[in-house]
Amino acid sequence: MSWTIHVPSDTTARALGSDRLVSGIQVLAREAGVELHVRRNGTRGLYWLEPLIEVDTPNGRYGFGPVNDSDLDSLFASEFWKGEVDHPLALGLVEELPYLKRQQRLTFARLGRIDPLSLDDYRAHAGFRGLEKALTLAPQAIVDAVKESGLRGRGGAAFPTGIKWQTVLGASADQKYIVCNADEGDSGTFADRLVMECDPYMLIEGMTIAGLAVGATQGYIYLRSEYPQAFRTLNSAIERACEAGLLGANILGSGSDFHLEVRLGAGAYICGEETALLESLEGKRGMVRAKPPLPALVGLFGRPTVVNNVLSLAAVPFILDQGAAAYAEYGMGRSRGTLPFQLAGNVKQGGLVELAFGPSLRELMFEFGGGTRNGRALRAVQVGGPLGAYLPESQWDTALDYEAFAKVGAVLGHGGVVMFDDTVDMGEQARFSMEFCVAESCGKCTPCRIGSTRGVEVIDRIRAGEQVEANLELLSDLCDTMLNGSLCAMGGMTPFPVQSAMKHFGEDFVKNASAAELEA
Ligand SMILES: Cc1cc2nc3c(=O)[nH]c(=O)nc-3n(C[C@H](O)[C@H](O)[C@H](O)COP(=O)(O)O)c2cc1C
Ligand code: SF4
Repeated sequence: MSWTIHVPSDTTARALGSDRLVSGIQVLAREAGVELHVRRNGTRGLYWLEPLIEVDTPNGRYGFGPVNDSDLDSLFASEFWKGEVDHPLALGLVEELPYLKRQQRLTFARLGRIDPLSLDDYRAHAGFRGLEKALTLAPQAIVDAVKESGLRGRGGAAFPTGIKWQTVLGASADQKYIVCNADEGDSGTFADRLVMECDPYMLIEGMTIAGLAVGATQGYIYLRSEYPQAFRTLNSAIERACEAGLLGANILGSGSDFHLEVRLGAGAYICGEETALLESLEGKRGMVRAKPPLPALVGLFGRPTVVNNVLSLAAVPFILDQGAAAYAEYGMGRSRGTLPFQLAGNVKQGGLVELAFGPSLRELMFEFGGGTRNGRALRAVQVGGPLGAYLPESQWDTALDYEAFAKVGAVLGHGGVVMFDDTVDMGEQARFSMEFCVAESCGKCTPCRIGSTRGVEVIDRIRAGEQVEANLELLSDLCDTMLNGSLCAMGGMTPFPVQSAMKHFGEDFVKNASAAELEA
């Protein structure tokens, strides 16, 4: 009899106990006289919602872990390891939990199941079928497919991807570009990283299709420098794809070219904003450009440029391969397809959950996330990154849908969900939002540059109990000015977390106000 263990080789997997699980199984296998093969599969990345390692046995495939140290200690101390149970794998088996089954993985279908750098694995799991299809189509037909799919930008603004591509296709220029925004700076988000580390060919394929669609022959991935593994993986994947004729000159003998390079950012949140990103790519300081002109018409080096988030581009191979209707079948209203939600903060089962738009935020946090890690009551949730609103319990039944979120003054953004228990001080969180804007503002416009600095001071005065009513009014006016007067969403959206904290958790701001003031 022989078993095969599939185990990721990255450091996160090791931190989660993969090596210890493997050695435990090796002991078992020796005792049972089983021949053991260990297959290391690169990065899996999705550990919290997936088994950490998998074991193929003649009785089927079993998943184990992840396990924290205390789980491991009890596991190793248990009868299981003494060979006193009937089925040696029974105790370690991670049941296929209902929330795992209910995911709708379109973009993340392959992640964790393939060796990220194996072209054979990628092809064996529907890889490059979208590209092959795109090579048979006219550019307008590719753009039409993306339009019909209903795909909207996953970087935050939810702008229809097909319409952006149409603008670039319609522009005439000696050179056009595809730029992938992989700056992923939102708090609690890691979906882009998982794509790049675990399924890099999907992004390469999506960008190549974008190039064919709009007539761009050069692409850049603007990657945050905090992702060194993604940098290595992407570069190796690009090299291998070029060697295999899937990228570079004369793709698959079609006569079409698409060249791709990775460029590293330098840790500025504002460089995720598309125009600041383009400045940075051009080698300049990351300052926001005024729009118009749109990057689609005057983008990188002044040429028409598609700027899309990793997830937007990663959704494209599925759309081309399975058809626009297959993608549009998922979702609700104008939010079509799926969004990989990322659960972070005080959550029991943090990780990535890919779901069609539509279920409620409550379902996501409790049915998939399992509530808080420490069992404390959940109090506030920030969705959509550091510029997203805080949602109180009264809003947790809101559907995960761009329009439903907009209706309650919130955003879905890049799908990051950060959960806070009842020990959170929302006055402190509001201060942090302003402080974040002070640190990350590009400084080009006054409402954001000066407004955020003054915002911190005003919140400090409120929290110190100084003229609380007057300062709350001042803070409200200041938010209004930032919201309406800022050049980009950095200053324009910082009021979202501040105002939502004031509106729904006002008690946290006035803790130090005098009784007389509160009565007044
Ligand atoms: C301050 C700020 C930071 C941003 N950071 C990111 C980011 O890290 N990644 C991203 O894809 N979009 C980010 N965006 C949105 C981009 O400006 C742009 O809308 C997006 O890259 C377009 O791609 P999409 O249509 O595929 O979403 C940011 C916007 C702002 C205002
Ligand atoms: S809002 Fe802030 S980040 Fe945006 S352009 Fe103005 S100063 Fe720069």
